[in-house]
Amino acid sequence: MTCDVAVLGTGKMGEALLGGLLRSGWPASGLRATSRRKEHAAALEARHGVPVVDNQEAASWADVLVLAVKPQDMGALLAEIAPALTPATLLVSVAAGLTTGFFEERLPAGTPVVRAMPNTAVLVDEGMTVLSGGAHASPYHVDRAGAIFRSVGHTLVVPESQQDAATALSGSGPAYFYFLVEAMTDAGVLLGLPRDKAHELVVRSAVGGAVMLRDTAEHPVRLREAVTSPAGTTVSAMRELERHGVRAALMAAIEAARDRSRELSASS
Ligand SMILES: NC(=O)C1=CN([C@@H]2O[C@H](COP(=O)(O)OP(=O)(O)OC[C@H]3O[C@@H](n4cnc5c(N)ncnc54)[C@H](O)[C@@H]3O)[C@@H](O)[C@H]2O)C=CC1
Ligand SMILES: O=C(O)[C@@H]1CCC=N1
Repeated sequence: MTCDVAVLGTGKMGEALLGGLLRSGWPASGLRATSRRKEHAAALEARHGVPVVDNQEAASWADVLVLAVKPQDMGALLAEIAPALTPATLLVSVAAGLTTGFFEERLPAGTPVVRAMPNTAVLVDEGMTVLSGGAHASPYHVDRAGAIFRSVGHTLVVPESQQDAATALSGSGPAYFYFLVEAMTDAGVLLGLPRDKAHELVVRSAVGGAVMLRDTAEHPVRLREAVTSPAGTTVSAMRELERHGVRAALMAAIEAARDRSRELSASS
């Protein structure tokens, strides 16, 4: 299902989505991008072959607008594009925290809005995007938005009340794994391994573990038990992880991310 799509705001997430759409075979002629910075616009056009236009032109041209500016910049962007929208335009926001109500209050009555929360794994077509439709978005609109994100990974439709939690878990999720990789690599260095070798061992354990989780459909507890030999090494490590409250720390961290997502709507 292709249609004319414009990506407004081409920082890390906007450009990742643009690149992903092109990789999946979305025609460049069916895409537009916008950028606030002139030199970035020229580089973007050269990198992707997608016309970079201004926000108002993009808004009046596209069937679907993907809004990928920071939550704090969204109000100004909406004020700029609202007069250029046609009643059929679908708006898809990837901004953390901003509710569909935030958009509906600032846009012409009846504008369909879909709230989406992807993660940076869209760069390698393994993205996870959580979608919720606003008051004027039909299942067709949600599916149309979903087609964009399915071209770069997987999608899940959830009630909007679950979006802040999903943002904390999968929008920010890759960062937690990178943090873990960083910490484990430091542990390897502490134990005397050269950093490059430690890094390789940790990355391969992470990828191997992730593929096992995805492909065996086994519960993570069972997978962990299979690594944990009686009186062996793993159980000694597990005791330390529990003693240092790592499980509780992760819960508290993800709860803090959820709370920040809730705050963003109020403060933008
Ligand atoms: N980075 C990530 O992993 C994820 C980010 N998001 C969301 O994506 C949005 C963008 O985040 P990032 O890409 O990380 O930030 P970023 O700062 O890299 O990109 C934002 C871009 O928007 C541009 N911009 C701001 N106002 C504009 C305007 N009026 N017209 C055109 N361009 C404008 C900025 O120049 C910048 O290039 C945020 O709302 C964030 O919550 C969502 C999921 C994951
Ligand atoms: O940190 C952020 O606010 C964005 C949204 C989810 C991931 N990155």
